Amino acid sequence: MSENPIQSLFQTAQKISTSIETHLSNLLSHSTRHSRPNHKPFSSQKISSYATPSYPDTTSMQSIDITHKPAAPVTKEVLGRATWTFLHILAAQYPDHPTRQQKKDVKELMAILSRMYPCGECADHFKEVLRANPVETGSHAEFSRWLCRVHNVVNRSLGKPIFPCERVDGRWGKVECEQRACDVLGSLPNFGEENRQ
Ligand SMILES: Cc1cc2nc3c(=O)[nH]c(=O)nc-3n(C[C@H](O)[C@H](O)[C@H](O)COP(=O)(O)OP(=O)(O)OC[C@H]3O[C@@H](n4cnc5c(N)ncnc54)[C@H](O)[C@@H]3O)c2cc1C
Repeated sequence: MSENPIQSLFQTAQKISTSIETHLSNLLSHSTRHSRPNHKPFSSQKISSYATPSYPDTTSMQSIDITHKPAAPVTKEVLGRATWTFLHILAAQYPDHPTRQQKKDVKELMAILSRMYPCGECADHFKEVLRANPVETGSHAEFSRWLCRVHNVVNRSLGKPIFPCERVDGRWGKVECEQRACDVLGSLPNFGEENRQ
């Protein structure tokens, strides 16, 4: 299986977004029936946006019109924090004994990031960082330490503090999920044995 990891990510995000939209739509039509007779359909409602850098509280839930105006631009900082969060959590869940496919996926993901990261100067810088620090995918410990080191390379170039990489497992945990539903595919016992190096 050599599915593009970014493509899978987008597909998952799309499913989640559709599901949220359905739930919100149900919720809104429910509240229309019970409390707000003049309530407009979901498509013309104002709802809060996760893309807003200041993360408005729930009291401003009705303040942003998503139907008529483009969303506010996202800053490099917000994008960077979100991306590092995604990458460090991915590393936290990266298996101790990854399959060949998982190693390949992680390398491809980093290469794709260095080409498609939606901040041109950051992507160019990250290409150089990757050239000087080839991705280390041998195990959870190897990959999470590597990621910490390259994050520190970016930190250094921006004049930010250096993070102590021996504490990376304490800073970034796995996603909280019941019944191992968030395990990285292939990390379950006996799954992907044939791919193992
Ligand atoms: C691939 C990539 C390249 C980037 N390149 C640029 C660039 O060229 N120019 C630019 O202006 N911005 C760039 N950014 C954004 C930049 O790195 C920061 O994300 C942004 O400036 C916000 O910084 P921050 O201080 O909130 O913390 P971030 O650097 O976003 O870190 C988020 C959190 O991660 C933790 N952390 C910090 N360092 C480490 C580490 N080494 N290991 C583990 N955890 C750590 C800290 O708790 C921190 O609060 C890039 C981001 C990414 C993902």
